[in-house]
Amino acid sequence: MRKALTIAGSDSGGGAGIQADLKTFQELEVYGMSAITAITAQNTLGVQAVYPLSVEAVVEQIRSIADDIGVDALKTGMLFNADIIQAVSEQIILNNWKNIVIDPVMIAKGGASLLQQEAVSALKKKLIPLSLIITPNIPEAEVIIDMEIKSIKDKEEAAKRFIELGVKNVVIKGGHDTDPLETMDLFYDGYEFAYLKSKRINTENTHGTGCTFSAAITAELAKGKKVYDAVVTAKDFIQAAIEENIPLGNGHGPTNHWAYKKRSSLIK
Ligand SMILES: Nc1ncnc2c1ncn2[C@@H]1O[C@H](COP(=O)(O)OP(=O)(O)O)[C@@H](O)[C@H]1O
Ligand SMILES: Cc1ncc(COP(=O)(O)O)c(N)n1
Repeated sequence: MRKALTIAGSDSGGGAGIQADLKTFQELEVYGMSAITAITAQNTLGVQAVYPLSVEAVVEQIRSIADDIGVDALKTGMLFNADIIQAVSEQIILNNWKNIVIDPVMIAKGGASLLQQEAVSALKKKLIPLSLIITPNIPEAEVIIDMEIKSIKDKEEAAKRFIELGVKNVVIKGGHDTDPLETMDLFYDGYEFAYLKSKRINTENTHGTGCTFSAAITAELAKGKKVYDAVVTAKDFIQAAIEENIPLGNGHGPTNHWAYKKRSSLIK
């Protein structure tokens, strides 16, 4: 059994964070484990409260998993502060883990901050150089790389600058693109660009899309897929999950984690 770990925040509403990650791992048939960094009181309307855990609590969860079960791939989501980023980076080095996916979560769709501003520098210096792939959305890429992204050329330039920070691959996601008909995720491995395009789905129910996408990449890496192939599967997974999104609550509802597997079983 292949094993995937998520180091992220808990979303009580179940659409993003740890909950989205574990649902995605399950659907892609890897064994899911978690180390929680913060508990959020959250629903489809937004984040009502954030309770970060101590560095010790985060490290102990990771240690328990490392000492007994092991990890084939891991992702990080909401890390909240520089101390947690530092501790997670140390655990990655200590355990010699290589399949590291960074979703640099900063701001929830409702506007709540999920990463303290001063932690961006720790992310750049400590964690990004250890990772196999990073999956920023456009606003996150703009903050980390410190440039405006308005065009495909800008996305390509930002992707190059990510590689200069020491990460091996990058996907700059297209959910925040202005094109009303299409989303384009730009993949770059330091050598070649790949443009992953899909039909833009006209919906408000996109809570947890970034979490789900990066969790799907992590699951596929845990199963031994190559990075680019893992990203292609993740793009199909998130497209299906948004197309069959679940209109729950009164705000941004969640995506549908069953959709991808349901479709594959129909195709067989
Ligand atoms: N309306 C949409 N239609 C189709 N795909 C989307 C839509 N919104 C986001 N996606 C896809 O979902 C994934 C997450 O993207 P994005 O929304 O940019 O991330 P985040 O949740 O981190 O802001 C990407 O693969 C993106 O292309
Ligand atoms: C605990 C937690 N982690 C991450 C997100 C970001 O969600 P999204 O994937 O929609 O950007 C969130 N809203 N809550």
